[in-house]
This record gives sequence, C-alpha cells and structure tokens, in this order.
Amino acid sequence: MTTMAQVICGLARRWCFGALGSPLQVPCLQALPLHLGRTATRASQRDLENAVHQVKLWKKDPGNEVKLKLYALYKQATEGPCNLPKPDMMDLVNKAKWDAWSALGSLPKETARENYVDLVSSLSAASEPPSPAKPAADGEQAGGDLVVTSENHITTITFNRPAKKNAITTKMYQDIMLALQAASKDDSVLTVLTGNGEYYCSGNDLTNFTDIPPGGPEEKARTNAILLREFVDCFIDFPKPLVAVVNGPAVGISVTLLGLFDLVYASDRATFHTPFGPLGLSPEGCSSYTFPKMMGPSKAAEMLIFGRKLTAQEACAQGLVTEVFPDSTFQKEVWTRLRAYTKLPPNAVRTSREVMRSKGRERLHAVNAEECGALQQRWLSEECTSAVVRFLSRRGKL
Ligand SMILES: CCCCC/C=C/CC(=O)SCCNC(=O)CCNC(=O)[C@H](O)C(C)(C)COP(=O)(O)OP(=O)(O)OC[C@H]1O[C@@H](n2cnc3c(N)ncnc32)[C@H](O)[C@@H]1OP(=O)(O)O
Repeated sequence: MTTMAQVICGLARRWCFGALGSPLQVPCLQALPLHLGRTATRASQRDLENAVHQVKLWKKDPGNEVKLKLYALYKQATEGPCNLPKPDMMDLVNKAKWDAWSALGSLPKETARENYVDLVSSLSAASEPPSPAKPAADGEQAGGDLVVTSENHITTITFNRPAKKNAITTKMYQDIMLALQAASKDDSVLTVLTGNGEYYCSGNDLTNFTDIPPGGPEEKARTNAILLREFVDCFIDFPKPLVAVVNGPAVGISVTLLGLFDLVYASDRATFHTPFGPLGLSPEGCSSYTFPKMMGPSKAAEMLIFGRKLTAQEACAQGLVTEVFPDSTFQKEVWTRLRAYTKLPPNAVRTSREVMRSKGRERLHAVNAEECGALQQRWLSEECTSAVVRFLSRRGKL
C-alpha cells in the first residue's frame, strides 16, 4: 500500500527531478528525523517534523486538494516563497504543485509551518489509527487489462479494467493493435470488441497525458498523435467484419471508433458519449466523417461538438447502433446471433465486406491523418490541459 508520506515524497521527488530539469535540493520528507509531541504554542521546526511523521502514518489518502496544500505549506515553511519558473501547462503535476505553492505568496515561513502543523493535527484527529498494510487482492488484474480469446471462429478482444471503467491505457492501444493483427490472420470469421463489467469503455485513460517525456509536452503530443493514427488505421484496414458488443456505457474513442465497425449491438443500459467540447478536444476515430455521413451533420454536431450523450435507443435511431437488446438477455441473444453468422460461407462474408469497404478506405485514412493533426494541437492547449487537470484532481490523481 502506498502511504501518504510516499505520495508526498513522490511529489517532492518528481518536483526535484521532473520536467523542470534542474535539481532543487528539496529534502525527501521520509528522510527527516522524527520527534514527537508539540509543546510550544507557535509551531517549531520539531513540530513540523513531528507532523511530517504523522502524515506517514495516515492510512487513508486525504485527497488531492489536501496533498497539494500540504506540499505547498511544507515548501513555503522550509524554502519560503516560490521563485521557480512556471512549469509548462502540459506538465500537469508540476503545474498543480507550482500553482499551490505560488498561491501562498509571501506567507512567512513560520506561519506556513504553523498552518502545516495545524492542518495535519486537524486531519489526524479525524483519521483512523494506523494498521499494517494489506497485500494487494489476488486476481485484481486477472487476465490483464486486455483479454483476447478465440472460440467458435470468433476472436474476442475484451477491455478488462472494470475498476477504471475500462479506460484505455497506452499499452492497451498497443495490445489492441497486436490483437487485431493476429485476428486478421487467424481462422476467425468475426472479431468482437467488448467490455468486462459495468462499462463498455470510458475512452482514453486521462492519466495517459500525465507522464511527460524528456522532450516535453510537444513530444508527448507528437507520439500520442502517431500512436492514435496507427491505432485507428488498424481499424480502417482490418479485413474481417468487426462487431462491437456494447455491454454498457461507452465514452470518447470507444464511441467514435464504432463508425468503423460493421455491427454494433448494444445493451439497453449502454449510453454513447463523446465529451470532446468539455475536454477541449476534437473528434477522432474518423467520426468527423463517419458520424455526419451516418446521422446527418446536425445530429453529428450535437454529439461531437456539444457532447450530447445518446441512449442506446437514440444511437440506434441515428444508425450508430445496429440493434438494442434488453440487458437481461443481451449476452445470450447477441452471442447466439454471432455464432449463427460464423456459419455463413467465410469467403463470401469477406468479399462482401471488402466490396463495401474498399471505396471509402483512402478517404478514411486522410480523415484519420487530419483528425490526429488537429488533436496534436488540442492536447497542447490550455483548454484541454485544464479539463484533464480538473478530472484528475477531482479523483485525487495529481
Ligand atoms: C494515444 C492517445 C490517444 C487519445 C485518444 C483520444 C481519445 C479521446 C477520448 O477518449 S475522450 C474521453 C475520455 N474519457 C472521459 O472523459 C471519461 C472520464 N471518466 C468519467 O467521466 C467518469 O469516470 C465516468 C463517467 C466514466 C464514470 O463515473 P463514475 O462516477 O461512475 O466512476 P468514477 O469516476 O469514480 O470512475 C471509477 C474509476 O475509474 C477511473 N476512470 C474512469 N474513466 C477514466 C478515464 N477515462 N481515464 C482515467 N481514469 C478513469 C476513475 O478515475 C476512477 O478511478 P479511482 O477509483 O482510482 O478514483
């Protein structure tokens, strides 16, 4: 289990050696000597060290807001006002810390120390006594974040991160591409994408934006654009029928990609949401082309620009979904139908699909390239950065 002190220590370390480049000589909090008991009315250096020790014993994560406040107060108490250059806006973690520290302005070191000690003491009073760390639950990641199975001439690729609503990590994008490459060559007739648990998929994992490489945010945006382009290209070029078994809510890229599928079967629990406006993003997955073509420009605009969430029935009425099934019989009905389809003559299936797809393929590649170029810019924008920071800080991920 990660303790609070490890988290704060991690923050301090990342601040010291992160994207800012120059080491800042901030002591790791865990390296401080420990003393117990506050005796004076004004907090002493010893009280501060004692408070740091108490933080180490906290069992519960107090949340991002408190962590940032503690970080800022600690820095102010030990180093005084922040005089570091403002980190790049895409450097989310360091920017949040810089903002928190800078917000303390010229608060005297003594006052910062006192505030730190008081904050820790008020939070400690409310927290539980420490207990030994528990080992991680067995099987939490059973099967990995992506599970690929092949049975009865159907290859199934399952998003398997139910605790994270099946958000897609960078590794999952790569693994999906590998799985599609393998499925294009195996003896399956159909390839299915589905999700394990309550969600089909909550789209791109928003923490994918937080690890900034040495080349900075621009490099991150460039490599993400390359990965996204290759990823979507795999769907455009996939030679067999693609089926989405949408078992629950779908968000972001898991929705836009549906325009490249041949069949989309949805549970009546599923919803379809592309919150690009609120996230400061623009469409991907060729949806800027496939959605207007499928549902008309105005309905597509409502989804892709203004982020209107569709129910499964609405998505079906717009042509995004092939058929909606009651959740209680969804799996049974869909898989029975798919197994029946695998009995069709495979070469005829493949030929029909190729004839239907070949005409639009070049256009789809051009659309994909254009969308990825636009997104590369979007990812570097203040609008997008602020939206990602809002999401991550609400969930204590910074
Ligand atoms: C190579 C780069 C390619 C980039 C391609 C670009 C794609 C664009 C998109 O896909 S945009 C869409 C991005 N997705 C979202 O904006 C969804 C964000 N998530 C949410 O809004 C909500 O989590 C929810 C509505 C999906 C579910 O809400 P609910 O309240 O039911 O559950 P929680 O929020 O508590 O979620 C449970 C845990 O799952 C984590 N999580 C969910 N979605 C994501 C995500 N997309 N990225 C990262 N993490 C996600 C959430 O943080 C919770 O984790 P925790 O339990 O550890 O706190």
